[in-house]
Amino acid sequence: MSVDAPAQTLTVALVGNPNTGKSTLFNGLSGIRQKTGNYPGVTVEKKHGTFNHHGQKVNLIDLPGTYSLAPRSPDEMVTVDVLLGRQANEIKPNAVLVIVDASNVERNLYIVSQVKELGLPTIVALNMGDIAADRGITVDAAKLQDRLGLPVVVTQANRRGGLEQLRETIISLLEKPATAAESPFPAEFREKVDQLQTQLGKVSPDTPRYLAERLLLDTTGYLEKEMIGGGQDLHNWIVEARQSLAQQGQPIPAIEAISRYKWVQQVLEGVVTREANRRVTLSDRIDKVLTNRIAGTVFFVVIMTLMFQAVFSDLVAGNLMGGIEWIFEQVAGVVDANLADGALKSLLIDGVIAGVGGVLVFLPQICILFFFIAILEDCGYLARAAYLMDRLFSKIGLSGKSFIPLLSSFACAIPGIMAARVIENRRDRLITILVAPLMSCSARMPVYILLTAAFIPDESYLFGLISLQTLVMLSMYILGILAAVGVAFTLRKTILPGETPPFVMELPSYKFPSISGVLSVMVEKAWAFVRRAGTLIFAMTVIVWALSYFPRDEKAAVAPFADEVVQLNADLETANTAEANAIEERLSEIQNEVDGELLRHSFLGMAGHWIEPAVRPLGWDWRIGSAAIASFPAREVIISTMGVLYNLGGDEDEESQPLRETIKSAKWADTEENVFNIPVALSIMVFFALCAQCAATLAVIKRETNSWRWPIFTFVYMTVLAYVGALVTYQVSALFLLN
Ligand SMILES: Nc1nc2c(ncn2[C@@H]2O[C@H](COP(=O)(O)OP(=O)(O)OP(=O)(O)O)[C@@H](O)[C@H]2O)c(=O)[nH]1
Ligand SMILES: [Mg+2]
Repeated sequence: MSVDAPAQTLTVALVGNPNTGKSTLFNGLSGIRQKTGNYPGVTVEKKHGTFNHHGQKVNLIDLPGTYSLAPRSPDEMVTVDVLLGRQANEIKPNAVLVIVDASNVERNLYIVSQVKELGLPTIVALNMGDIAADRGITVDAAKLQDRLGLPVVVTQANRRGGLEQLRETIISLLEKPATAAESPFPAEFREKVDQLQTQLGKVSPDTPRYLAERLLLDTTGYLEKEMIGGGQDLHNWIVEARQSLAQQGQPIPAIEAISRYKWVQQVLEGVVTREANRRVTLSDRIDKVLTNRIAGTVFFVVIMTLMFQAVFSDLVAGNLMGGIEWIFEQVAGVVDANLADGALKSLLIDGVIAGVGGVLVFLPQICILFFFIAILEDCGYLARAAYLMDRLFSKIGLSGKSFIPLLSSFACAIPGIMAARVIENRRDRLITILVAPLMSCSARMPVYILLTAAFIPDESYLFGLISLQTLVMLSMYILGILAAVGVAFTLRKTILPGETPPFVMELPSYKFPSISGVLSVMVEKAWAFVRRAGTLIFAMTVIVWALSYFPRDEKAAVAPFADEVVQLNADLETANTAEANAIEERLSEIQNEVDGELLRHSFLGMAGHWIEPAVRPLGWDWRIGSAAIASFPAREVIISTMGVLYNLGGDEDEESQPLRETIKSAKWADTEENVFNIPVALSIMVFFALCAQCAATLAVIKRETNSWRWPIFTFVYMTVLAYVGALVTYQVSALFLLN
């Protein structure tokens, strides 16, 4: 009896130009939620998925978009490496799905011609036919299939159209062997490629023809260095071959473009029809306004203001936040009533609830922020904003290409820094990475909101349209942007000089954001926030609590009051109501003194007093200073730490109130004055707007730049900037607002 051979597995790579719907299609096929967005450069890392069809398992790899398989930037390199099976721990795909944007077939077929030469079974998904139709463009899919000699499936990824047929076609690849591709190159070039492949065979036997071509075409020597390592003989051979080709006519780099576009023209002959008069679409009309220098800028500012107003609104965010606070108060009440005084109770109430709870109350704001960001990403507006910003950016030595990475950094610097992979120029990319953490990320928002809500008066102007609190928040975001501009400019003029390349970015068509897409982005981000609060912030909170609870010498702390307490308790026996109240009050005062004393003698308290001179000029007491240091792993930790510290040393009866109330009443130990006022609040906000308190960001900078030098540089420059910024803010605002 024979044993069935294991079913052959298909591994299909999704390739194509940026923003053609690859990830949307990947999600539709695999049921995964890979990030999509209506602008080029959303996917910067490969992602795996699978689907099952009639019992056949198919692996999918979603790849970053690329215009060509001639790699120039790290994200394009990923695609080429995966296709050639050169990635460590990565299965070499045995089929390719090329996604083609029907509204721009000419340009999209360029990469199809390159993919064909890889010699892998290939399918073309003709996507975005709806957008093509809007523009009066029709593509004859059947004819295209004939001409290409590849299966062409019509899809509309965002509506899940054509997925079933696509699955069928993918499965059918199992039976069909790949057809050898006819080369678009002229005969003399093909001859050289053949010869080179023979030469290469000695170095690496399974070198695809494609790689031989690339080696001849790549005059920068990038591939030769990175991929082959064939020694001096091979190098000499390549140089000679190039020279002999160049003598026959075209300069080497042009050979490819000319040959491929000739091929594309032939393929498309009679396949694409256009309406005689190019239709002015709604997108075009909207763009007239939104990319206008003045109207567009006004619109941008209005959108941003609206977004922050919404984040800050009492109606939605405020009420939801109140609800969450109420829940934590109830939980604290239950714990308080049911546990005996001691370390465990303190850990739960002063540590976990005050700390983690203090961070979690910002969940509604996080949801609203990401709701807006998801809409902006999906409708296509971001690409317009990048276009607008290009003019501004070119003045400081960055191109519009830096805009999307920087904009993503408003949500979180980590994906922002990764998005910088789409920038080809090494120095541009580095500058973008170094200033990305200055964009106010969502981890700063809780800090801003807490301090704004507690200390900035709730006033509004322009008939209630703009509130002072929103303005203060907005100015923190603007501060980050201005700092980034200054730093980028300085880096350009000093350690990273260079020319800014001109910026070319396609403007995607506007589309109505998909509700389910927007909601799922929101849920995903909300969940990430909750998870972070439950893990990293929780762990930091427990550590901070332990450091500020131990060592605990209650006897020593109580000693100065011991006699008085005995006396007061004795008096209480015989006191009338009024006297009893006074005694109770005095007892609770003593309790606060003792708590304060215990905190001051805790590990953190002792360390805090040691650093107090350094933070005093910023208007901070040692508790704020300790909280700022403890928040090195993540900015939100300042909130949980302040929650712990001000709760541990705070008034007993105020324990279950929201943090913003607790800090309002916090007092300096020596003068009994309030610790917090507007200048202190502003100086903390400015510090957190500019500081590098995020270990994960620094780790990503290390990974992306492959060196410790840049994360260290980032940390140092941002910390200096933050300190100086906070110092100036406090001193100047104290001059105007205090006394
Ligand atoms: N109108 C229309 N929109 C589509 C279609 N397919 C995808 N989209 C939208 O096009 C945008 C881009 O989709 P993505 O899947 O992120 O594109 P991508 O090719 O992965 O882009 P990169 O990762 O940047 O290369 C998203 O807003 C999708 O919702 C389609 O057939 N018609
Ligand atoms: Mg993608």
